[in-house]
Amino acid sequence: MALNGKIAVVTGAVMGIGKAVTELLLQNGAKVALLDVNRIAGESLMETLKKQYGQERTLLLNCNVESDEQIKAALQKTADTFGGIDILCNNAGIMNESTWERMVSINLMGVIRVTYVALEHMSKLAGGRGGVIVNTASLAGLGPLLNCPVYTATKHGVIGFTRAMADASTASGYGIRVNALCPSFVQTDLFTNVLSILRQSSHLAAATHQMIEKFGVLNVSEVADALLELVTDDTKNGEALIVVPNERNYITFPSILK
Ligand SMILES: NC(=O)c1ccc[n+]([C@@H]2O[C@H](COP(=O)([O-])OP(=O)(O)OC[C@H]3O[C@@H](n4cnc5c(N)ncnc54)[C@H](O)[C@@H]3O)[C@@H](O)[C@H]2O)c1
Ligand SMILES: CCCCC/C=C\C=C\[C@H](O)C/C=C\C/C=C\CCCC(=O)O
Repeated sequence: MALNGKIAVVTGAVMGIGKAVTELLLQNGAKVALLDVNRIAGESLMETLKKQYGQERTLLLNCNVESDEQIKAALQKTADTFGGIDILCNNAGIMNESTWERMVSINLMGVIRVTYVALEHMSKLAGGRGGVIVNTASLAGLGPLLNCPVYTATKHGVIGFTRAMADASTASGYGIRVNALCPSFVQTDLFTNVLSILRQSSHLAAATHQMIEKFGVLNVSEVADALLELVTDDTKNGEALIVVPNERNYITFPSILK
């Protein structure tokens, strides 16, 4: 898919990975609706983006992915302003095991909520043009992050949802590819905040630090580049792309029904 003139929605767009993805989509000619709950960081980012990419290519929408009402309003506003939706990046996520129900609601249910509303705009069965959805999962969607069991569960859930939606899209003719991105640790506020808590407490901290040493820490632009591959490569559907420093690999899942 060539990005020039395409219309993208990014959730959790104003910080970290979402911000890098937004900037890369804009650099490649797309228009972007930025959905986020952080109004202050959002407004400050918009000032910069409008100066750099013009007044008409970005839209900041206050949208909590826990609210169906806000999601519906945000996607309708995007479609009315730009003329449809071609790309959805489900990226909003948190890591906080002590408020784990909220984490499930944002990390997993948020992806499901936004996807179902987006289908009404994107699916060829609903009058849309088709397109592509990329869900930011994690390496913790493919293996255990030992002191974050609920975070691990949400990310495994995102990968399962991605694969089932990809197959459903092919079987039903939505015209939408659905893929998951699985980065290892990434240098963002989420990572720094969790690390500072970890340093003070958990007896599992040493094991986690070993994991961080083993995988290394990515910068956000490496992650955004990998996400762009999943958006632009029309052959990718139902894939989980692992991203670690200097390396990307598509997962081969076991096939049970053979
Ligand atoms: N940082 C990492 O090491 C890492 C690694 C793998 C995957 N991820 C995943 O990448 C995604 C982005 O993480 P990040 O590291 O950039 O985090 P971040 O905290 O830097 O940015 C997250 C953004 O999401 C927004 N957000 C949070 N809750 C929201 C909600 N309910 N509705 C809408 N927006 C909301 C925040 O305001 C923020 O702008 C998450 O899904 C995370 O799980 C992160
Ligand atoms: C307690 C967490 C430490 C700080 C991590 C902060 C954020 C990281 C978020 C990522 O989504 C998690 C990234 C990678 C998970 C790493 C390994 C899981 C798989 C291990 C395995 O298969 O052996």
